Amino acid sequence: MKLPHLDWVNQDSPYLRQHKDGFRLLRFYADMERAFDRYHTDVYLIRIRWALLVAVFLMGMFALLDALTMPSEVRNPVVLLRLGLIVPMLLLTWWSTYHERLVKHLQLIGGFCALAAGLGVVAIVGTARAHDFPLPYEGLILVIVFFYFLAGLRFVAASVCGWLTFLAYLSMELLMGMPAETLIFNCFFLATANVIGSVGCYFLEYASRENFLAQGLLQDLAEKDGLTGLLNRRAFNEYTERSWRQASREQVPVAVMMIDVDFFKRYNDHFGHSAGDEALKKVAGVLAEHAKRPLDVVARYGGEEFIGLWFNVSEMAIREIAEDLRRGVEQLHMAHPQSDAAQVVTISIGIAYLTPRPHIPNEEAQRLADVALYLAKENGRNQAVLKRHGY
Ligand SMILES: Nc1nc2c(ncn2[C@@H]2O[C@H](COP(=O)(O)OP(=O)(O)OP(=O)(O)O)[C@@H](O)[C@H]2O)c(=O)[nH]1
Repeated sequence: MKLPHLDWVNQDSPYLRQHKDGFRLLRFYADMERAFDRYHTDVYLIRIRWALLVAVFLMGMFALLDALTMPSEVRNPVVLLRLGLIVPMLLLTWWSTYHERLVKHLQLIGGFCALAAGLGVVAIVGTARAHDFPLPYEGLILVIVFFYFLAGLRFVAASVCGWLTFLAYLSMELLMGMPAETLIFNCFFLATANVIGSVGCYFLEYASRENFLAQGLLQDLAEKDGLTGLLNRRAFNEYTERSWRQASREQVPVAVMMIDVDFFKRYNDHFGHSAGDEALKKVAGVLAEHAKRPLDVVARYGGEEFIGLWFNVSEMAIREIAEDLRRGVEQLHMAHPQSDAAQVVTISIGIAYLTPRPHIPNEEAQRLADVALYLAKENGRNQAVLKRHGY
């Protein structure tokens, strides 16, 4: 699939890397594969539930038909297979879709149950055959179509179920001594159903993977800064809004940091814009290293300014983090001969340290951090200044 505007996406995006490297064997890199697993289950869960209920209903209808048409020596084992094996297997899969721990393994559980159902139908055909009852084998074609297109199984699971059911049918008919011409015809039709199913299922899964990557890229485009891969300002504001409310509810302190690269215009003028871009990426890398707890976040505020939020952090800890950041950037040892602050690229940091209150908007923290940053610049740059809110 050709996607437009890929140059705007952060080039380190895992979605972009996967898109460029491709996935011909329907396999992503490990992390991406796990994310796709969750996405696929989310997208198909409701459909799978309905498909299973429809399958249970149809199986019930077939059982009714069997009860009305079959002699008792065939009817009893056949109805038992339908209602005692196939329907419970379908219901077991349906039940597992409501349990988070089991949903993670839906392909495995669904595949296992589908295979048991497929073998159950082979056993039904075999039972009818053993009693010379003319039950059409074509029911197996319906089962195979169900595996590939309704059960929510992905290519591998559906193909394993489809082809094992085919082999089971072939073995059963060989055991029952079916004439070769009839067997060849039946197997040919069953194999054709499997080939059509496998190819269709492959393309469906391929398209689903493409959609997943396209959505990921779109999200990266909307939320991430194309140069540094950090969140962009809009995403940061949205995120802060939520963290702010949570901190206000729990009455825990947050620290908002404004971070500015010192004399960056001079750096650009001296080394050129692309060297400036590289320097910004490296600074961003240091910042990202220090916001790794789940509720901490750093973002590119715009230009050579960054912003970060640290949730439920002590004043001592945030002072240490700020010092680590300052030292971390200094220790990148990116020469900056035009800087009045040092011989290397450095940052100034303004920290707002406060416990949010419901009536105070989160912009207040950014304003306070800005004031602190101004002071850090005034005091000679390459340093951090912390301001507490006095309400
Ligand atoms: N290379 C590069 N430069 C950028 C980017 N965004 C903004 N800039 C540059 O960053 C510079 C910011 O300059 P100023 O706002 O004057 O700040 P400064 O030179 O860092 O001065 P102080 O902040 O006072 O230390 C400008 O030259 C912008 O062109 C970018 O994405 N890449």
